[in-house]
Amino acid sequence: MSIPIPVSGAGFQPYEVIVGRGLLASLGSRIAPLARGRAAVVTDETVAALHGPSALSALEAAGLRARLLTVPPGEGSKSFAELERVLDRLAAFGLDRTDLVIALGGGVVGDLAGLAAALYMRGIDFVQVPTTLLAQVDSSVGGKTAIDTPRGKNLVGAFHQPRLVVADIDLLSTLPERQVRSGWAEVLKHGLICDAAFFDWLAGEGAAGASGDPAALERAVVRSVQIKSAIVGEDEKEAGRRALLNLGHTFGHALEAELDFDETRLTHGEAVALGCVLAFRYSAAEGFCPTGDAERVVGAVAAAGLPTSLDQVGSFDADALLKRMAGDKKAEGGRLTLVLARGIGEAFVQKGVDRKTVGGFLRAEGAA
Ligand SMILES: NC(=O)c1ccc[n+]([C@@H]2O[C@H](COP(=O)([O-])OP(=O)(O)OC[C@H]3O[C@@H](n4cnc5c(N)ncnc54)[C@H](O)[C@@H]3O)[C@@H](O)[C@H]2O)c1
Ligand SMILES: O=C(O)C(=O)C[C@@H](O)[C@H](O)[C@H](O)COP(=O)(O)O
Ligand SMILES: [Zn+2]
Repeated sequence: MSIPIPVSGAGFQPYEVIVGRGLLASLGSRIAPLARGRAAVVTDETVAALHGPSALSALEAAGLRARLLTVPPGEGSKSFAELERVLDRLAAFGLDRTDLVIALGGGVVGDLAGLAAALYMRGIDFVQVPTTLLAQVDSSVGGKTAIDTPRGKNLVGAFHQPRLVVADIDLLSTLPERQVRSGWAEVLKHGLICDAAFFDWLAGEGAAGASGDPAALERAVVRSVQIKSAIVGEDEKEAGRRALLNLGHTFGHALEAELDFDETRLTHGEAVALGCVLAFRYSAAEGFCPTGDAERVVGAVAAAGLPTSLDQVGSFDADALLKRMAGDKKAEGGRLTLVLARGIGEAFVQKGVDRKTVGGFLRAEGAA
């Protein structure tokens, strides 16, 4: 059985996120109505070895001429160098505007291939086939595409919505445990933003999903996509409400950048988990949110095997983190914007946050 979740908004063509099991085999027939001839499947070397042949056969069975374009696995591929290589190979394959880019992989592949699709011939269609939990619950939906630069995370990118997202839960069976837990952080984030009942389930019975239980994972993916698609539909370009999806990211992206985007030390999901803890602890310290709610967040994050304190991750300098945070895309005129909370499921956007207060908070949390 598959569950289609519609994504629609004022500024883009509506599309569906299809969530279910065993979907890769029917990829060709689902995609065929969108492509006339060629499909360039951008993927990473790990995913290519595991799922590339099945994806290619499914596409070829539907009459598409498909080719795998691989990049090295990992955050390092969200770079100008890999973007240039992908664009060059799209041209070498002879892709035209009636053809399709397919992103088969995690958030790294989705962000990179999506940006390549946004740029190639000034924009061609693309489809997301997310293979990590993080990509199924978050990055494949909503059209944010990007690469990093040494100065910041996702600093160069475009909004380019996919035409279709096919999230096959079965693909998660090959995912390393650390990556399942990493994706769980973005699932928890969705509950923390606006759905306290969903968070209660994630922290209770649903917690089995963080260890890979397929039924819990499917429910977590469906609810996450419903939450994300509703927010994106209201505010595609992050003029307001979409910034809520950045809960935990102002702290998290700064930590990732300070660690040179080295995911062997800190994955994006781990950074978001710790960022959510910091956002709730800051909200409690500033009197916005009950301390008990911040403690529940720490408990759920720890139970999923994700970091809850700075010292578990590395040594950080508060001023260096503040400088990174001031370069965040939500910052305005050098003043910080943070996503804070009045409680679990009640996130809000706070502009003009005082840097000194945040600096004092980071020092109290263990930064030098
Ligand atoms: N665009 C958005 O809205 C958005 C949202 C959240 C995160 N992101 C971005 O996503 C990226 C993180 O994505 P990620 O966590 O998926 O990391 P990732 O894409 O690096 O994948 C993690 C690892 O899992 C491997 N892998 C992928 N699928 C697999 C499978 N089915 N079986 C075995 N191994 C598999 C990959 O090769 C890689 O080594 C970050 O760059 C982050 O900024 C973007
Ligand atoms: O879709 C969104 O909007 C998000 O913020 C989702 C985040 O989980 C994701 O990491 C996103 O790429 C962050 O965007 P950025 O604008 O802060 O780079
Ligand atoms: Zn994220």
